[in-house]
Amino acid sequence: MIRVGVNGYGTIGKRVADAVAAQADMELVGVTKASPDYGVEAAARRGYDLYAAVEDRTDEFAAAGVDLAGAIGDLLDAVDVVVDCAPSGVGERNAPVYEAHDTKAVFQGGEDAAVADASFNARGRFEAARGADSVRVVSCNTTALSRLLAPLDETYGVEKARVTLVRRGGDPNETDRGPINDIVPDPATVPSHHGPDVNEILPDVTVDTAALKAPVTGMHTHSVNVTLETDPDPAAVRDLLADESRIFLVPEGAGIDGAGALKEYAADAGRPRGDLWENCVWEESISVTGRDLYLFQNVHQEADVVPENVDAIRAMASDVDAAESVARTNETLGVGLDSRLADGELVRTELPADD
Ligand SMILES: NC(=O)C1=CN([C@@H]2O[C@H](COP(=O)(O)OP(=O)(O)OC[C@H]3O[C@@H](n4cnc5c(N)ncnc54)[C@H](O)[C@@H]3O)[C@@H](O)[C@H]2O)C=CC1
Ligand SMILES: O=C(OP(=O)(O)O)[C@H](O)COP(=O)(O)O
Repeated sequence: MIRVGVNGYGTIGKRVADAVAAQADMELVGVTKASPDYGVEAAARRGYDLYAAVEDRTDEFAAAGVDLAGAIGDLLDAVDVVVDCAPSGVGERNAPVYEAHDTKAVFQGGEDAAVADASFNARGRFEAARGADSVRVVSCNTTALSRLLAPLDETYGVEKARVTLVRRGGDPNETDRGPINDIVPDPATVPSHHGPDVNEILPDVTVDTAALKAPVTGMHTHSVNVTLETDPDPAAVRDLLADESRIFLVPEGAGIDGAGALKEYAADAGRPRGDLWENCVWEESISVTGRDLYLFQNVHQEADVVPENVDAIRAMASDVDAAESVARTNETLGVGLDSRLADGELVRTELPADD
């Protein structure tokens, strides 16, 4: 049993906590909060022990009437692995604390690659994390690009990938983020951090990335062009991507025309928080001109890194191999949307006839 703590119960942390709690080979020992806001209630409702993320802030929790199991040091002493889900840059400041407690740590993609021994994606780089003291799960966009480019490179060889990323301005609960009335190059220089970050996972793939921010909160959208080393057949590319367990081909003809419909589809499918853990590749966008492949994919920024965090924990703290870990994570979370609609096999439920 791998004992796990989550430091930072925010957008990513609360999802990672639920995913860890669902694993038969992991025990969620507890989660931390930096302050006693509404997230405390969500943790309590799920029965998670709560710890103060900052040692000298326990009085704030007492004043708010919130019971704590301890502070971050107590949690670190009780776990094998801590998953740092603190805001970007704070993870780097937390790193020496984890080292002092001799606790393995998983960091998130808001940190620089140098924060950890290895960058992680289950599809492209599972074994690099084997037994490591620290790993960094790459950012949501980088995770999605790695999942897409790994099978393309293995099957056809990637001569060069060019990706334009239209990033969401902020998460739905981030009222202070923007832009609210513009589409802004972010950064205005090329490459954005995503290309070099993909190379932390797939060092031999040539990829240029350019990024913008748009006034939306639901998902990121990628416009992808990959020049392959051998001629691809669009149907074969479709089958290749359909076989990837963490890629969902958005069925042509389903009427799912954007992030709003995708999120509703996920919610209708019973996904917790309407989460989409998979890359969402628009099936009809898969096009080929010579050796150039084009497609669009959407990425649910709050969700796609969650299964990767679970696999990163296994890579660091067990001898389970990549295929087995991915299978266990997918099975327990329910990763892999059913696209029977695409094959015309949707089972219709008979509605009772009106009297
Ligand atoms: N939100 C997103 O779309 C994605 C975020 N990430 C990365 O995940 C990390 C976390 O991001 P979010 O969950 O969005 O942030 P968030 O702001 O939603 O949550 C961060 C949590 O950490 C807490 N915290 C503050 N100071 C802390 C400290 N010193 N120690 C521990 N916890 C502390 C905050 O109170 C908050 O609950 C960042 O590195 C980010 O770049 C990665 C993929 C997607
Ligand atoms: O990891 C993310 O995006 P990124 O891959 O563009 O860095 C998350 O969506 C967080 O990005 P943010 O730094 O805009 O909050």
